[in-house]
Amino acid sequence: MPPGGPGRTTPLALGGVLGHDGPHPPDAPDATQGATVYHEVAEVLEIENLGHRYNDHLALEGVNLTVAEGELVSIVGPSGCGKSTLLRCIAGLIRPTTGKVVLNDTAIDGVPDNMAVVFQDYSRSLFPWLSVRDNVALPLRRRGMGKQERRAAAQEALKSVDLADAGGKYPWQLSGGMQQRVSIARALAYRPALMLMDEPFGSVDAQTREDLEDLVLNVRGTDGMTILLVTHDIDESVYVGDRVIVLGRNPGHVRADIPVELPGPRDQITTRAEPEFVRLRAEVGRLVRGGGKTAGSATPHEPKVNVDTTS
Ligand SMILES: Nc1ncnc2c1ncn2[C@@H]1O[C@H](COP(=O)(O)OP(=O)(O)OP(=O)(O)O)[C@@H](O)[C@H]1O
Repeated sequence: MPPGGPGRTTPLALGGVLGHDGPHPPDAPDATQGATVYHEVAEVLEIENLGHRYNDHLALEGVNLTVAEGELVSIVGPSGCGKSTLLRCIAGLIRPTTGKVVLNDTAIDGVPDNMAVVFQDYSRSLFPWLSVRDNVALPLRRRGMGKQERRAAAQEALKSVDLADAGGKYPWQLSGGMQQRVSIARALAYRPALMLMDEPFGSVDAQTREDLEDLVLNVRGTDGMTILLVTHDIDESVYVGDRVIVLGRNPGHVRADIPVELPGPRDQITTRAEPEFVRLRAEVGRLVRGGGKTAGSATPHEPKVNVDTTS
């Protein structure tokens, strides 16, 4: 069954799906034994036949997508293909015109309680009049946690993003990259079923961007977080993703669902130099620019790429 298909089973050969960077299923057989072994995984997010129309403009049509527990799925696509619209539908900020979004077996209707969103614009998502610790702790009120418990959870999350000493500061006293780490800590502390990240590293410099990519990979590895990350950056989509979803446009739809098999732990220098990374980056780049898949590139040793050739 193809990755991304409804009710799918996931080939353990996908490594990264529940593999080196994320939690591993306890009964995972040895993938080196030869045959691909299929394993049932829990779907956290199921998007079924989703479409969205803005007045006379059809922005999305027939989007089907699933995200399994512990997966980090990247979404890329050309400008205007509907990435933000899809994210807003998943976050419950807009109601899709057709289809539905199911989170942990419940169709969402409005902003779900068990989801956290990290936006690109950290300066607008943090409250300047609250300390860093209080920013992180604030959403935990919705969890019904007491003050001490909220404070402890916030401190723990700040520690995991390497900001253990910054709790008493205010957001405006921190660099942009640090502020975005506070936003990530806030999402981590909340322990959502799904973390949505909308161009989370789009407003920081290149070095900080790489640091934040590694931070997300690390916290995902330790916390087993399920993450859906929208990015414009093709390299980034491959570097952080267990799968890359490429959207096509007019109207927005899923063009390809590409498993990423890279040896771990991932590293900015060695991973990006891997032949497989270079191949995947080229593949995703071609698809984003509207080209098809290179004939014959899916050998038995390469991950299967599910491409909608009609787009
Ligand atoms: N509120 C709106 N009203 C009407 N049309 C809209 C609205 N929001 C988005 N659109 C249109 O829907 C399509 C998808 O927009 P969307 O912002 O989701 O794409 P995107 O992939 O996130 O784009 P970008 O990468 O440039 O941010 C575009 O053609 C856009 O012009």
